[in-house]
Amino acid sequence: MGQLIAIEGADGVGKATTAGMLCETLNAMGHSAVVISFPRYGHTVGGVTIGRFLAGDMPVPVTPKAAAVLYALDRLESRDEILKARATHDVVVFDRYVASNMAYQGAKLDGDAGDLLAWIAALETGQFALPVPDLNIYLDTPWDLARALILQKAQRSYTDRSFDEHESDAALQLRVRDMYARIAQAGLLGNWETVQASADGEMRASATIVAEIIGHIGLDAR
Ligand SMILES: Nc1ncnc2c1ncn2[C@@H]1O[C@H](COP(=O)(O)OP(=O)(O)O)[C@@H](O)[C@H]1O
Ligand SMILES: Cc1cn([C@H]2C[C@H](O)[C@@H](COP(=O)(O)OP(=O)(O)O)O2)c(=O)[nH]c1=O
Repeated sequence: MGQLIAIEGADGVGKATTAGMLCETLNAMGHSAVVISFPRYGHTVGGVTIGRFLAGDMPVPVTPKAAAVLYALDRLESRDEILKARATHDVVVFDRYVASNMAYQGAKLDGDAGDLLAWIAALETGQFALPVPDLNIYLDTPWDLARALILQKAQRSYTDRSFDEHESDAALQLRVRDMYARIAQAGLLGNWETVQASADGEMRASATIVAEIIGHIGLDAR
């Protein structure tokens, strides 16, 4: 059974780029690896609905719990694919997973989010029986740098906008960072390692970031 590695972090910190290069590097080292990205915009009822509200094409869910259910639905619909990928690969790399739901919905709540974090974990890993990652990687970088990187992003499948509903909310982006730090510190949803995606106001090379992550996974070339 393969290892499950979740790449986590706020918007625009380089998760998709890092997840892709991590997968390529592991393959080159002789370990079969595959990336699964959440939300699965074009693939699931949850994913399509999420894309529409992030694009501003439909009302946003009225409460953080309601939003959490849609993201959890997307993963429930993807559960067989996750389990199959784990059975047929050495490593499954998630570009966002359950901790994204905890960090973003927790960041939308006024006051202490502890109960909501536990509720999301119980829904997804309990009721929906989604597997807990072997390792969560928190990719950290300041909001001003991430904001500039979001503007460089290629055209997205679900919106023509430069900033979606979450990305246009700078206060949310700052709270998301606090929430991730808290989740990682408490070790919610399994083991965590924090990796700095930038240094001295500039992004580190993707290859350097990936090498650090592979060190945390603990795999050598075959
Ligand atoms: N280490 C890096 N150095 C320079 N640019 C990067 C790096 N990682 C990602 N980028 C660029 O930043 C933008 C956002 O990256 P992306 O991987 O889509 O972030 P996320 O998935 O976290 O939203 C893209 O244009 C990407 O090419
Ligand atoms: C996977 C997931 C994402 N999100 C949020 C984080 C992002 O702001 C938003 C979209 O995800 P993201 O992968 O960042 O989309 P893209 O990089 O293509 O713009 O959804 C949750 O709130 N819960 C989740 O479970």
